[in-house]
Amino acid sequence: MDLSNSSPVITDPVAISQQLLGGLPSNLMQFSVMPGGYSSSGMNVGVSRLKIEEVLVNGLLDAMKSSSPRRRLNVAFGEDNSSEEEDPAYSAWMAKCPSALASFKQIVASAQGKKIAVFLDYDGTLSPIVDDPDKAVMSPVMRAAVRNVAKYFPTAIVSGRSRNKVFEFVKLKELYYAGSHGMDIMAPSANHEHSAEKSKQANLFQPAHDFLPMIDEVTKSLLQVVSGIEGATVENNKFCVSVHYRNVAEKDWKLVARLVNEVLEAFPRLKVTNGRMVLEVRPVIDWDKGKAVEFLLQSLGLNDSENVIPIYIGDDRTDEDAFKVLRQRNCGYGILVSQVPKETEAFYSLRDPSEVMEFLNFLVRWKKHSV
Ligand SMILES: O=P(O)(O)OC[C@H]1O[C@H](O[C@H]2O[C@H](CO)[C@@H](O)[C@H](O)[C@H]2O)[C@H](O)[C@@H](O)[C@@H]1O
Repeated sequence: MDLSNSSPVITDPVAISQQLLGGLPSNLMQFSVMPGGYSSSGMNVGVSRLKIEEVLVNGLLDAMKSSSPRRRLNVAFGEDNSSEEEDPAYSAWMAKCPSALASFKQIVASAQGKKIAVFLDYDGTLSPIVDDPDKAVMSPVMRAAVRNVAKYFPTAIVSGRSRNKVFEFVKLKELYYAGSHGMDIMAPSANHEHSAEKSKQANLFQPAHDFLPMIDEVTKSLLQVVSGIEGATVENNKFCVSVHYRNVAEKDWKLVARLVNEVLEAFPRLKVTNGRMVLEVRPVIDWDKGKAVEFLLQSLGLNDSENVIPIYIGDDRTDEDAFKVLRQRNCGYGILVSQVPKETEAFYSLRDPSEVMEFLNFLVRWKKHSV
């Protein structure tokens, strides 16, 4: 990994997180953030919970769109690649959010003489969406692409999965990992390239550490309530929990939402958001993938927006927090992975993981030829 001009060791995570979280006392910041029913932005937890059915409906809409006929699937990932005429809505969207492959020249022209940092979501970005979350493996060619990228650019995986789980899939020690939607950040060991303790990694920042017992408790309750619903599964992601309804009959989707809602009545410090056919239960703290990206950039000495181009690639609503951060900083590019038009804060788009891989390979080739 190219870490010249930046330190691979995050030296003062507490100070950085304190700044990102708005100057709370450092003793509060070290491991717990905003205990209580309110986020630091003052959002009332109850309000977001009441919206759970609306949230589910939005999730359903996503699901319906993703399975619509205009979807272009990919041969490299074992799917049909029959070329279809683009529909006008998709073309209009592509004009607003152009392909990062077609725009590659512009992207690298703006990065000339600057340092690129790469942030990658996992599910739907590095691995295709599959029915069984335990089988969302990364292909060897994708792993090779990510490994190559990390040789030239500081590279981080930012996932909703637990850090351990996503590491099991990615299996690359030279990367930074932000699991549980950025609530569990870890860097490679300071001396990972030379040390005998090559595999040792250092814990960096866990802003929701105090929520661990609560997450275990809510996982048990969720497992219990959905046990009667065929196809519903619960995945403990350490600092957050996923309730999957991808394999649940459509008639039962609202029941899943209602049961999750009922369980959360007893947990006012937890909130729910929706992803791709999944309800995600997590602590009410002012921390998300966007904050994790800011934290990593600052920690790695890559906070100079004049000279650093962060590129964040992701497919999910939770990735929008990171896209937004890059847009607000007016630095770098969010790239949304989607086969359908979506409202997004991203600047560019890629259709699927195979295009993500192509983009990563382009970056490596460009870097090799430009040094
Ligand atoms: O931030 P991410 O890395 O994208 O993680 C978000 C969720 O991804 C996983 O669920 C999604 O992918 C599964 C496998 O393809 C799919 O079965 C599921 O329907 C998707 O929602 C993961 O299992 C969740 O825990 C993450 O929250």
